[in-house]
Amino acid sequence: MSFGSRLAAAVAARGPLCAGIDPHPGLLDAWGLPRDASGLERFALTCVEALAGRVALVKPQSAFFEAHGSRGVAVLERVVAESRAAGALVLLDVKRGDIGSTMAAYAEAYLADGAPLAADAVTLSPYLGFGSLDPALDLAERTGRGAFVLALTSNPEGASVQRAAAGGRSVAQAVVDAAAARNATAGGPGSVGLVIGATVGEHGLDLSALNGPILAPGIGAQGAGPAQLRAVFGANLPHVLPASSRDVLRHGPDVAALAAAAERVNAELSAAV
Ligand SMILES: O=c1ccn([C@@H]2O[C@H](COP(=O)(O)O)[C@@H](O)[C@H]2O)c(=O)[nH]1
Repeated sequence: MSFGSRLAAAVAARGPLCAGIDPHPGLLDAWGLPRDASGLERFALTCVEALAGRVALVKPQSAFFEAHGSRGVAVLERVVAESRAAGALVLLDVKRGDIGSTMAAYAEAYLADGAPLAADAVTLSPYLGFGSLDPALDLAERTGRGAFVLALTSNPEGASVQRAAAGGRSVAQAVVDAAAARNATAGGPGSVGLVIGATVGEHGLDLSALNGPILAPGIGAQGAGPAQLRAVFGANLPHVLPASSRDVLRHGPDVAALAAAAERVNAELSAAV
């Protein structure tokens, strides 16, 4: 079954929230955990226990694991495996993008059957050219996995590149169009998604041909909520996966409180999309 179809079924069953697992040093402090690999492990596995049996999609942020070296990456491997075992799809937020031959190695790392860090989907950066992502998009298609490609990111700095004009359309629209072309032959929900921040305001993007999911980070800590989702995505709301990390995670370390926060946010966002 394709990632697009698996994702649609998961969202129908569990709601649209994509719960971020971002072990920020400040959150480790707030949870009373040491800023080391043992604190990271306690934090991340608590998140898995509270979230992975409840939400459709969890999104571990690789940077916070990599910061702890090989022990952090080992924790990330457990987070991926245990989240999947608990029924969540895993979107590994690695934002990879490189020349095609190196991209093939990244694809093997995250999208090949049996790879230690194989997730259901990854985030990719198209700023070496959308075509440079082909090795990852091809392997994802062959293995029933997916990708979310950065189009219009939630940070204010992204606009200077992503809203720039590129041959009669914006750079972001060119990314949208390339993703739509990839999904055109999917025969169901496409597996090539986009990242468009819930914070971006007026964007002018034509998303009508996308036939794929849209990850919308920026909920909570970056200031966006249901009103911004409605304003930014309009008719495309049914395809939107609002993503929130810190705003949910601040309710830990109590598993029940963390789970309740995720359920509350998920219910609010379900009503919005
Ligand atoms: O445009 C983007 C793409 C990715 N992110 C990532 O999402 C989370 C956001 O965390 P919050 O605590 O909910 O702000 C984080 O991992 C980012 O790297 C994004 O924010 N914007």
